[in-house]
Amino acid sequence: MSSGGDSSGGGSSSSDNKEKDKQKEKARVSRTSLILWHAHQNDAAAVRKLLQEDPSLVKARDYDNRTPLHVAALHGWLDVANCLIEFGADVNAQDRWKNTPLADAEGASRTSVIELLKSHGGLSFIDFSNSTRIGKGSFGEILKAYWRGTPVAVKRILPSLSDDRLVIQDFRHEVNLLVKLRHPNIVQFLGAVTDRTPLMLITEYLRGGDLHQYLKDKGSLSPSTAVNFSMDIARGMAYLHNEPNVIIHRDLKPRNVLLVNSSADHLKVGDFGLSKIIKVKNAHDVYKMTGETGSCEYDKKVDVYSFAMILYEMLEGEPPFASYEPYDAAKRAAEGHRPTFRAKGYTPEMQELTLQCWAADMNQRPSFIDILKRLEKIKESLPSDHHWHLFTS
Ligand SMILES: Nc1ncnc2c1ncn2[C@@H]1O[C@H](COP(=O)(O)OP(=O)(O)OP(=O)(O)O)[C@@H](O)[C@H]1O
Repeated sequence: MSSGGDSSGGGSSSSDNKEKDKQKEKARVSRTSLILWHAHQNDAAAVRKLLQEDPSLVKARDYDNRTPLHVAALHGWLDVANCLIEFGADVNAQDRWKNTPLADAEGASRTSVIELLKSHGGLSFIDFSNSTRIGKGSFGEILKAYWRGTPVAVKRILPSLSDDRLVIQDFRHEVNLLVKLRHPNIVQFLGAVTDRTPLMLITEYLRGGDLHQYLKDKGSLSPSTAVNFSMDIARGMAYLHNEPNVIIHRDLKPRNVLLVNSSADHLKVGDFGLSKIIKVKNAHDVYKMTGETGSCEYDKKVDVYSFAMILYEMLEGEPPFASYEPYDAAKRAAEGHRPTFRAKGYTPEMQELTLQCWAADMNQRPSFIDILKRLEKIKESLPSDHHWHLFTS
């Protein structure tokens, strides 16, 4: 509301307005330090009064990016912490050193505040103090952090993808499903921060890097390694596609297949279950240019197509349509073109399997259970890696 109560009598000019803005800003800055001060002094009544006047103060930050809740947590001021939470304080806000209020409370052994923060979804167990950024995807960034000494991967979802209340609701629902999944060939989901943005997903951390990087370093794989890798991927996918809670990946690609360790004898599928809750970007991607989706059965076949593209890349040592720009490559795939087999190691049985998995007619694409059976047969017929080298040299 503007002019009503102004008694200056001289009318409003732009310099008056500027002056008013300045005053307002000054008042806001002083209220910011005031709430931090009252939190520090354990004056819950004063904190409440300030928040009633201006609820946005709950987000106040000092020069170290600490919130009033950090201050209350560190000192163990239960009433102040309660009041701040009541006004919507972010229980997982991070200060300049990436500490959360709960991390502060734990560091200072403030038992009752620890309980309070935990009951509101507070996380301290993620120790961000030694965190490093390990990657950036279209959903956000990936950090390596620690959970009780064990390294974990934390995916921070871009706020622009999760600013909608419905998205967050779906996200929570989906996370509850993902946490229950357990299989040796899927990246283990550990938990999530779903009550504040940025939303975060926490999974086990895999030391071996991703398949994209691995193929970049190694080039084409021997048929027996490619078959072993394919079997790991197919096992993980068969588990995800299993009834009754079918999870369609929709973004299966070498970057989302992770190596457990550097000896490359165990792969896990990661990043599943997200496409349902977050818009999948990068539609210009040969791994997912499969056309229409619809029923669950059809959606499963979308993942089978992506699997074929990965199988091809493992044996050929380069992605399908590598000589095209990504957009044109994806366009060619969408138009029905398929890459040609060139590699010596691409046995006729593997070619046949690939052709079926990327068949334009989705009904011809096998399920992952069938793919596994086929791979087992192919594996039996292949010479071991050692012999293969003897053959080819
Ligand atoms: N659990 C994990 N353990 C170790 N490294 C990981 C883990 N998850 C992801 N990474 C690394 O971080 C990189 C980025 O991952 P992220 O899933 O954010 O992006 P992406 O898969 O490249 O892209 P998109 O988000 O479009 O799928 C991965 O390629 C991988 O190297």
